[in-house]
Amino acid sequence: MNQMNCDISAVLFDEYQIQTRIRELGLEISNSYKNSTPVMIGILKGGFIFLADLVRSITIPVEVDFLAISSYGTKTSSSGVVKIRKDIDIDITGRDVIVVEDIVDTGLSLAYIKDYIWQHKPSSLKTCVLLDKPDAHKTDVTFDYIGYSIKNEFVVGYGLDFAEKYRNLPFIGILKEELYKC
Ligand SMILES: O=P(O)(O)OC[C@H]1O[C@H](OP(=O)(O)OP(=O)(O)O)[C@H](O)[C@@H]1O
Ligand code: HPA
Ligand SMILES: [Mg+2]
Repeated sequence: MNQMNCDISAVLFDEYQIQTRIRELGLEISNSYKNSTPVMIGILKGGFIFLADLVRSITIPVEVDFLAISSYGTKTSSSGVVKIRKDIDIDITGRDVIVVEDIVDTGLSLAYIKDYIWQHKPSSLKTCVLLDKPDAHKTDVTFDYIGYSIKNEFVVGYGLDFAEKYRNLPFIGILKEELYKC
């Protein structure tokens, strides 16, 4: 047991489960964009590992870009104020765009991102999220491809952090409550 593993109360999805689901999503996306080269926009920081694995499971040509936003800071609840920390570089006007996010919790981040991307006038916009917490939504945001629906628990690993830590865990686990509740 390493130090980070001791902070996890349960493993939700192990490496094998994550990769299996990503292969299915990759196949679905490859079949849906046969005559297009979509721009896949990973949302930093949390989406960096998911995007890296997802693009390697896609068999059509894609372009990759990143948008960095932040709303959680060092807390386990959204501040509700989304800030753009790094903009996209590719001109996405008239392009098919797929936004790739690690998690939809309140939905406030993804709602903001979708609005922001539409302002750049892409010809289409779809969203692919690895995890969704339907019971935590505070807005009726919709998305197109989803890895797993989960309960309203704070999860870490596979890109997801608490106060910037645990992103490098290869699995997705529930963080022990005593580590962030007082
Ligand atoms: O649905 P929401 O309640 O808005 O939460 C989801 C967002 O929060 C996290 O990002 P965060 O702001 O923590 O930045 P990070 O990706 O750099 O960790 C996560 O990566 C999503 O982008
Ligand atoms: O459950 C979560 N874990 C890590 N980051 C998050 N950002 C929103 N929800 C979460
Ligand atoms: Mg975070």
